[in-house]
Amino acid sequence: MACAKTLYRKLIDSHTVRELDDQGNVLLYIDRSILNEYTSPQAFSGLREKNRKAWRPESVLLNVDHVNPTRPVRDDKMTDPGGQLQVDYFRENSRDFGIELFDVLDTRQGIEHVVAPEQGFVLPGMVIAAGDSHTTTYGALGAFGFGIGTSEIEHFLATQTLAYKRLKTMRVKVSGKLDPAVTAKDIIMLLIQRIGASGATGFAIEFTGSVITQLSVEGRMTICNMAVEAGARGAFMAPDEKVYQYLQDKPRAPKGEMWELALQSWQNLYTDEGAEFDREIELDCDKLEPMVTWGISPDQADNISGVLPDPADEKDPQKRLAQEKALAYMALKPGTRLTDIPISHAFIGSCTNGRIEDLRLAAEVLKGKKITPHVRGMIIPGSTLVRQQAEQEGLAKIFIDAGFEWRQSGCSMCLAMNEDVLEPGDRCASSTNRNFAGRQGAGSHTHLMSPAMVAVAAIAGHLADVRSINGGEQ
Ligand SMILES: CC(C)[C@H](C(=O)O)[C@@H](O)C(=O)O
Ligand code: SF4
Repeated sequence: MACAKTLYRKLIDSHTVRELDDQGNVLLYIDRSILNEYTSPQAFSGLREKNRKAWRPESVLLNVDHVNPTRPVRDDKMTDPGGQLQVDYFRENSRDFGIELFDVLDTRQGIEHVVAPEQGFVLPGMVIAAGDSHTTTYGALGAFGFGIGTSEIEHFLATQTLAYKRLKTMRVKVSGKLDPAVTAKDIIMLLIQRIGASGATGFAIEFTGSVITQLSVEGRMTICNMAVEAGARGAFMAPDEKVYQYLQDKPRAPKGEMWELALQSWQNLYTDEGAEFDREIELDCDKLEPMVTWGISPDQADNISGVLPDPADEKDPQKRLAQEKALAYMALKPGTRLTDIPISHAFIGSCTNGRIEDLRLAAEVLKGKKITPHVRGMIIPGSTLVRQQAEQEGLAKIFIDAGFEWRQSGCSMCLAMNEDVLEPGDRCASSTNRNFAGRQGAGSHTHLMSPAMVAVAAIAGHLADVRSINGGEQ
């Protein structure tokens, strides 16, 4: 009898060209990739130097997202000369290697991890490797996505394969009854807080449980996307009816008979009964509140009703040091209530929370309200298509009326590689995924949270509980 397999092993084994040794190193076939202007240049230079072609150019998409401006009126010029060089070279690589490019003015452009699912470019059962750590997002569709470095991109482009070491497996079962104000972002923030920023290093996480089943596909993407902040090099969920429905009308999804065949082949994408995981975690969300980060690592997070920790109370010397460092950088005092932390900026966007459902949640909070005058609010849709849809649904008007800037798509202030940069001392409520020191600008302070929580902080002028808007108290 064949032995019970995890979904992870099914995905990896079905793409293993050859076992390289008995330590779990394999030559892995990669179905598809999406590359950005920032991490791909050296890979293409490497190919050029060796006079190599791309093996399957049609399996790759190029998409500009990291350095482009997000000014409300779009043009295709970068503000920074370095960024302009990267985009020019990207265009040249698209031409010379015959790879399709979603350039800045293309209506399909956006943040790669929003664009690829939206185009139906990622399908269940696929293995996707791309030059960005948040490639894990595609796990929400039952694909296995992981980030690779520049030399690996070159290897992939030339051969369609990668040398890969199989990961350990972790199953995270998410159960309980969610408070309506709690979102997918809060669930993944809870997991990261619980297991730590390197708690899943060396692991691929499979998320299961009733909460995951109930989440929308977009919510699942938020979870798989941010699992990388716990160190995971892969995060996924078994595909279900919701995934098939999500994909069915997407431009690049198979059609007609091919769709039927694809559906059949996806039926086997689940973990077999009795398959073993290296680690199992239960996450009960019954008492989960909206979460925010207070420090400079994504695991330095708490419920919004919490207070800042006092390092003096921390027994673990390493944690104590990390807390001291974080509080000093963040210019915060132990014991402060999280809701007493004032903000100067509010940012809604990124590949974690820049999809249409995220914007709808933010709009629900902002409808008929104004943000505090001293807060600069920016909304950066995850893709140009998301932007169009938000405009059609009337969300853009709600944002603009509330005092937010309604901008074009890109990574923007998630990592501040274009001109969307915070000044030293600025403090931002942000729907992004990384709060490292200086991430949004040297000397700036970032608090991660869900888009609805960013919206409510923008109205209040300080971190606030999204549940308080119904009760009136802020
Ligand atoms: C630029 C890129 C290498 C990086 C990543 O891989 O995640 C970026 O997208 C980020 O979010 O920090
Ligand atoms: S939006 Fe942020 S996290 Fe996502 S790819 Fe861009 S920089 Fe990285």
